[in-house]
Amino acid sequence: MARIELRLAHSYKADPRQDSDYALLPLAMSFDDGGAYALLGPSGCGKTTMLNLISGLLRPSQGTVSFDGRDVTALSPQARNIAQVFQFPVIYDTMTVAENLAFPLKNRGLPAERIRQRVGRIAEMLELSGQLQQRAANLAADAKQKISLGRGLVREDVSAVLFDEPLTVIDPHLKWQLRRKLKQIHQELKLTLIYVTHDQVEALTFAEQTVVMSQGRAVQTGSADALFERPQHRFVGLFIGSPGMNFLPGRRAGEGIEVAGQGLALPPGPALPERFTLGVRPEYVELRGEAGPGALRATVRRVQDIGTFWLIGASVGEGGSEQLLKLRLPAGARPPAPGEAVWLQVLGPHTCFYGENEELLR
Ligand SMILES: Nc1ncnc2c1ncn2[C@@H]1O[C@H](COP(=O)(O)OP(=O)(O)OP(=O)(O)O)[C@@H](O)[C@H]1O
Repeated sequence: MARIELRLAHSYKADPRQDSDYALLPLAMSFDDGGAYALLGPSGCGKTTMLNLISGLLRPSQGTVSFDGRDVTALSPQARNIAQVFQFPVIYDTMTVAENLAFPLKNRGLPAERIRQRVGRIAEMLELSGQLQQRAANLAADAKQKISLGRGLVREDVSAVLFDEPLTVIDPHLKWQLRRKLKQIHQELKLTLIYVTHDQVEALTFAEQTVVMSQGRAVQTGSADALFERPQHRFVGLFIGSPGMNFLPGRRAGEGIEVAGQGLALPPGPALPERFTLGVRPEYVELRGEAGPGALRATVRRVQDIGTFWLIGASVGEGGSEQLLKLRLPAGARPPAPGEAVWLQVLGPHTCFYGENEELLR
């Protein structure tokens, strides 16, 4: 295993001139030895490009990749000692499940008994023990992909195992089980795992650290908790959470601040700039029966029963500057009715403040 460091940028164009010419804009980041990471972001943000730069399938147009301080930029995936699992199963249909799992170990010349033990352990972890002697060709897509996962995890000496949307072909109910299984396997095997996905639940349940990506930038790396509680970039606030964070325009006004055209108390902490954006998650907007120094006057527009919670949409501001604010209420709460006038507490310990896009350090 290795600590992986990237100091690079990548463009698929020969002569990149502007930011949009880059699949990955200049970045410096590292993956710790033995960590479980997810690369999360919408389609086209550069996840697969980053994975392929780590594996060596792709060479960066600028900069370097190092493993444990050694420059491996010019090395192939084999020379970097990387295992990779793709979206679709890559297995040998004519071999049995056991032979498929043993293949990467046989290639490295491991003794037969050691191979048997390791294959047995990996098969047990992935619940493939009962199928070891079956021919892979006869198995369902789910089981074939489990074999691919197993082949990725079977070697103990890899620098890292890279997964590119590996659960795409898996049935939804099994997906949930496998995600948890992978987390467990990581805890047991202590391999460095890097997992690409566009699904926030998949990323946040699997990874210790999630790298959120947008338009060729790694905008924030953090635990599920950090990404939820303190999004450092507005994109993270919107992309993580369901629904995402509310954003309201604000400015300093006299002794306090004005948000969505209404006066509020000055929040504690360092001074805010002249203009800013207030961010508050739907979970932290509080419904109040009366005015308060941190509350906005609003009118309820929508009330949706989502099963495990109520999703309320309420408008703040007037005329052309009206904005919909979302809040979540527990399933047991009595929801307000559409048309009802309410007060929404938006200032509190979980409220964030942003400049153009980045969180203001306070
Ligand atoms: N081989 C290639 N040649 C040219 N452009 C490419 C190539 N591969 C990717 N790109 C472009 O680079 C950008 C990043 O693509 P990448 O596949 O890394 O994104 P992604 O986040 O993995 O997306 P997805 O989830 O759809 O796979 C996109 O604009 C894409 O069109």
